[in-house]
Amino acid sequence: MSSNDQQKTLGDAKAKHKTSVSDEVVIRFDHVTKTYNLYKNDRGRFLGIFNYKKKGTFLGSVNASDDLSFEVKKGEAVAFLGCNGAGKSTALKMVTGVTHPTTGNVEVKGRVSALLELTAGFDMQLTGRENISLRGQILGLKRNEIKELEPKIIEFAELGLYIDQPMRTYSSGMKARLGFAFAVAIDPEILVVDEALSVGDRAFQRKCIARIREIMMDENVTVLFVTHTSSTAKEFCSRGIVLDHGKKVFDDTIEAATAYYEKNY
Ligand SMILES: Nc1ncnc2c1ncn2[C@@H]1O[C@H](COP(=O)(O)OP(=O)(O)OP(=O)(O)O)[C@@H](O)[C@H]1O
Repeated sequence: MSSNDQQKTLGDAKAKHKTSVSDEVVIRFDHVTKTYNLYKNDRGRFLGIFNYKKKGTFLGSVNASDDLSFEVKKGEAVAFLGCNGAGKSTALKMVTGVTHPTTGNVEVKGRVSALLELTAGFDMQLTGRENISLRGQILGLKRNEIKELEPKIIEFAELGLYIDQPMRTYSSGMKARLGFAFAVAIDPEILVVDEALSVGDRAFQRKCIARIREIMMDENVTVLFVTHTSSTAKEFCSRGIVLDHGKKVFDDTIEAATAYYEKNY
C-alpha cells in the first residue's frame, strides 16, 4: 500500500471519530528537558556514563525536548507536528517509558500501547509464543490474562507454524507483525502511533489500519499521533502540538496548529 493509500484509509476514520473528551488528565509533561550528549567515539560515550566529558571526544549536547509542558485529557487525539529532529519521537518515547527526562517530570496514567518500535524487547532466542508470555509478564499481566490474549495475538499475527519457532528465524516483517499484534491486542488506554509505521505486506497493512481505526474510535482511548502531514493530522486528531528544536511552539485546535505549521515550516 502506498503512503497515499495508507493516509486515505486512515483518514476514512474521520466521520466516525469520537467527539467527547473527559476532564481527567492522563498525560502530564512538567518542564521536561531531555538532553543527549554527543561523543566522537564509543570511548567518549563510555566515559560519559560516568559524567566524564573528555576533551576532544565530547562534542556537545542536544536538547531533544526543551522545557516541554503540556497535559492531555482522557479521550483526546493529539497530533505532534514538526520537522525532522523537532523532538516528536523523543516526547513519545518518554510517554511509553522507553526513555526518561533529564530534568522535569512525565506522568502517565493508563496502559500504553506504542506502535513505534514494534520489535524492541523481543528475545530472539525465544519462540514467538514464549515472547508473548514474556512481554505479558513484563507488562504485569496475570498468567490467565496472558493465556486469554495468546490466541488473539497469534490469530492476528498470522505466523502459522512459525509461532513456535525461535524469533531469530523470522523475517523482519514477521517480527513486526507479532509486535503489532501484541500492541493492539491488549486494549490500550493510551495509543501512541507513528504515521511512518509500516508493517508487513499490503494485506497486513490494511488489517493494521482497520484495527488502529477501531481503537481510535473508542471514546476512552487517548491517542498521540506523530505525523509530518497536516491532512492526516486533521483527519485523525482534534488538537495539534507543534514542536521546534524540542520546544513547544504552538498548541491549539488541529485546524489552528496545522495552519501554523504550514505557514511557518
Ligand atoms: N539517542 C540519541 N542520541 C543522540 N541524539 C539523539 C538521540 N535520539 C534523538 N536524538 C536527537 O534529538 C533530536 C530530536 O530527535 P527526534 O527523533 O525526537 O525527532 P523527530 O521530531 O521525531 O524527528 P523525525 O521527524 O525525523 O522522526 C534530534 O536532533 C536527534 O538527532
